[in-house]
Amino acid sequence: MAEVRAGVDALDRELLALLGRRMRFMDAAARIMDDLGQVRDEARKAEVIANVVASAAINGVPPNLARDLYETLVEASIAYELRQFTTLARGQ
Ligand SMILES: C=C(O[C@@H]1C=C(C(=O)O)C=C[C@H]1O)C(=O)O
Repeated sequence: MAEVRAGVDALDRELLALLGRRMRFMDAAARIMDDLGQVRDEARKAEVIANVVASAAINGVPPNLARDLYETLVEASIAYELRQFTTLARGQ
């Protein structure tokens, strides 16, 4: 069991490294956007979620898990991007 858990912990570190890379794209998006109203894009959100649901099936991940995770992730990313945009707009 210890070996399995060590594998899970190592994999979680990799996932977090990838998640950090994803967040850097949110930083880039916040820099590129011209106004706050552009941050939330529901059509793009739907596309991202459809993409991961399709990938989930190929990778042995329950599609509902992928959907729920990405619903949370994209909403958190939008909130993060809004904060970053506001900070940049204030010149900080
Ligand atoms: C990064 C973007 O901004 C938001 C963040 C998204 C994401 O986390 O994938 C998707 C839609 C956007 O509302 C984008 O528009 O692509």
